[in-house]
Amino acid sequence: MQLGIRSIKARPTTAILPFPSGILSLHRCAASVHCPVPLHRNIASVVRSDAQRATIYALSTPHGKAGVGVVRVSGPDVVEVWRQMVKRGKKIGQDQLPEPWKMHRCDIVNPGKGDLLDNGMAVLFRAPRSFTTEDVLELHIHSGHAIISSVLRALGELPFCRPAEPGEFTRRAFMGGRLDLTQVEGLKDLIDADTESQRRIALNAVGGSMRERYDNIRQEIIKCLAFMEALIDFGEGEDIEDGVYEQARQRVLDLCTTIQGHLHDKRRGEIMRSGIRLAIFGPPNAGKSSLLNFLAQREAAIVTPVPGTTRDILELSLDIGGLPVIISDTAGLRATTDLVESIGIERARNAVQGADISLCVLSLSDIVFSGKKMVLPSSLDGLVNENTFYLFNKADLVPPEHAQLVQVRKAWVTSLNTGQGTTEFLAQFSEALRSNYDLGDANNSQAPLITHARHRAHLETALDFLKAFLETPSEEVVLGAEELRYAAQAIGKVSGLIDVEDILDSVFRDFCIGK
Ligand SMILES: Nc1nc2c(ncn2[C@@H]2O[C@H](COP(=O)(O)OP(=O)(O)OP(=O)(O)O)[C@@H](O)[C@H]2O)c(=O)[nH]1
Ligand SMILES: [K+]
Ligand SMILES: [Mg+2]
Repeated sequence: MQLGIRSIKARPTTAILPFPSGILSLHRCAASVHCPVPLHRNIASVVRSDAQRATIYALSTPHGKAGVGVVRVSGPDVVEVWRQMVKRGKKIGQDQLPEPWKMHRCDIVNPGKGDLLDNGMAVLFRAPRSFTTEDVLELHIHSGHAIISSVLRALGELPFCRPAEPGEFTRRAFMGGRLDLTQVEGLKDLIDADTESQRRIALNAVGGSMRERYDNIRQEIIKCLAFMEALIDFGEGEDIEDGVYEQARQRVLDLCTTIQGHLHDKRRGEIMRSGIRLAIFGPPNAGKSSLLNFLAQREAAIVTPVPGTTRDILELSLDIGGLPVIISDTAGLRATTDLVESIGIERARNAVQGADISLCVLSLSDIVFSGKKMVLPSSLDGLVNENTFYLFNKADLVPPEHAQLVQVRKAWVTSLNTGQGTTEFLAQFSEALRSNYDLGDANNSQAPLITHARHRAHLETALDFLKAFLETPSEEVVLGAEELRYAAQAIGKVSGLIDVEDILDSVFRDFCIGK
């Protein structure tokens, strides 16, 4: 395990370009910078030669009673596990190995002793055509505490097997080049996805389209680097055509624009993953907690006619129209001398300022007009802006023409008591959220490129190096090439092509055992 990781660390620069770091070594044939072999293959061969690698096992389905539970085994001795524990027909471990990638009915028996543990199905995946790229055995058994424990105990008795660590199967898939880091993150996000939008974005990453998009950026930088290499080796006007430097410069300019576009994406990918933070705020008694309860479809918050009922922030995670939303109900905003209430109001203001979206709830019966213009309470100063959504509530308390006076964009009129306008509000509000995060019908090219904070950090670093290249005087070709090389390295880190030891730990930390 550790050996495998170190093997990545040992080849950081060859990973990105096939020559070692150092300015001198840049003087090589320009064509060599096109690195046609994906690094993953290189890692795979290093890892595969690691004879110390243990065979690992774990239950890959949740613990508990169910029809089927799957125990997964991966590593060099999987065939031996099959021989000792899987019995088809009369004999244990027939000399003839089973046809791989095919389910076989079998008995699972205790190694050595041969007593029956369970009967079920088994499938053997031969390396490298398996999830981990190693030999993998899946035992499909009945899911019950005693059965699972007996099978895991039996595996533990085999001297060459040990229990898997959390995320270790996926980690081996990464080391074997089956997945890059964006796919690993996508897999984790997919398992954790609670809503439709999260599922779609995660599936996109798992499928490798995010990896491809990062790789395209990296390849484009490497092309520019190749131009600079040619200049270093031959010098413009001698053996190579004119305008090579200008071409590289133009392409880097375009790259900067592309990367900047991704960085200014309203954090939609990250927000989709973690959930949109929505703050409900407004004056006391407007119906904020009533709204929260309506959205949650249960009495989550206390609702009373007493103004100042809600004091602390009440947070709920909900699925609104397929989007993950973390809703905060907050204390009604007003001038107060009450210590507890004023702390609550302070928290409310912070919640609104820290939210991705804020929804101001007002009671139509309390709205004051000056001529045709609506006057908002001064307690809302500094919290409302052109992005604020409004809910004018308690429509049942005012004549219908009164509600029509409300002329604010992004506003709905409802009565949470009678249900008037609530269906329209829900449909249109979730549509507004969708268009705000640009998820209309996310196909690959529209899907957000940044879904984790570390993607953003690496893109920002790459952008800095590209800008440094643009600022480097054109005669300083060697320095310019260095900047491009660092930029390509930064992008490579997103996929985990290079220097990823620290990143690996943080990515795999949250995985559970058996994944
Ligand atoms: N008539 C009428 N009453 C409503 C409506 N919506 C809420 N109410 C009532 O208004 C009162 C206040 O509702 P809440 O949901 O507690 O209001 P709030 O904004 O959370 O109030 P605070 O937490 O005190 O700031 C309750 O008695 C609700 O039943 C409505 O559409 N029409
Ligand atoms: K109230
Ligand atoms: Mg309330």
